[in-house]
Amino acid sequence: MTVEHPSAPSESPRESPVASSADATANPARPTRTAAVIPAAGRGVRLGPGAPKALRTLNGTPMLVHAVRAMAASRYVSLVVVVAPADGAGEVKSLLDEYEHALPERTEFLVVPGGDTRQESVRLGLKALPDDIAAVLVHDAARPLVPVDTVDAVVEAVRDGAVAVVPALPLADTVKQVEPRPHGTPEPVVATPERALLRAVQTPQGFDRAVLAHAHATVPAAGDGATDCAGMVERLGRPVVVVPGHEEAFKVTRPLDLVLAEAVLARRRANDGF
Ligand SMILES: Nc1ccn([C@@H]2O[C@H](COP(=O)(O)OP(=O)(O)OP(=O)(O)O)[C@@H](O)[C@H]2O)c(=O)n1
Ligand SMILES: C[C@](O)(CO)[C@H](O)COP(=O)(O)O
Repeated sequence: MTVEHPSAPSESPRESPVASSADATANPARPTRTAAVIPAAGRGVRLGPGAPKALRTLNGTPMLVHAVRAMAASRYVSLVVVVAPADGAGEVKSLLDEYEHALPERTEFLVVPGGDTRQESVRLGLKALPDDIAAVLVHDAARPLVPVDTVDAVVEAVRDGAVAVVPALPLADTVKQVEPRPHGTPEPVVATPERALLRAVQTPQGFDRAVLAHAHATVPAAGDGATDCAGMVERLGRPVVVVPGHEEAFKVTRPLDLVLAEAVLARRRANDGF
């Protein structure tokens, strides 16, 4: 069952993400739970005309439902906050109620309206978190197929003391830094960064809640804009670590990605009846 606004935290059967039972005994007021914030308020311009991207279907199920299920599948996650298009929170809430049967029973869900940018949407999602949340995952609705092992690996790195964790993969392509020119005009190459030192970053990104909240309170929403939450934490001078990502955690951005996502689901169905 979803609610549109934060409620008093319910007792969670999920595993405590940060504090040990000894800590909890010493200080029962200490936050312990892990929440996932899913920014899902984007339009999906690069995907082309149609419904907002998070509501487009993969194998008949909205991408957002796949993403929510991926977060709720983690034994560490006891609350999922979905950040819906500003004018679509009611529709998203109804959608999650409709797919309740497909989501783990014991996960709590909230739906809040989003903003004009991903950064603003994440900030609004963070604002909705109850006090007992110690660790936060931020996960793109546009990465609906991330495997649960990747989600768990991110949470575990946060449990082990990292304040910011990103899943990432080495690059297959060589990358060039260019001097940008209008589309269609050849762009001069400025440098070729050493590929072995580069990683392509995915989500969910995991954070100590206080550190992420500080980043969102400090880094300006406009201007040179961070393209991910970890980049905002880096700007605070706090360390960010990388854990292995997964090729199925790719972002659905352009039409070809929909084809790939459907193919991944077909392979999962063939392999294990997912
Ligand atoms: N104002 C926004 C913009 C983006 N997002 C979310 O941030 C994630 C990553 O963004 P992206 O893939 O760029 O999605 P869109 O902004 O929808 O894509 P596009 O840039 O093609 O319009 C997506 O889950 C998207 O819904 C959001 O919550 N609020
Ligand atoms: C957060 C992210 O998915 C990490 O790769 C990415 O930066 C989002 O970028 P977008 O342009 O908002 O899709």
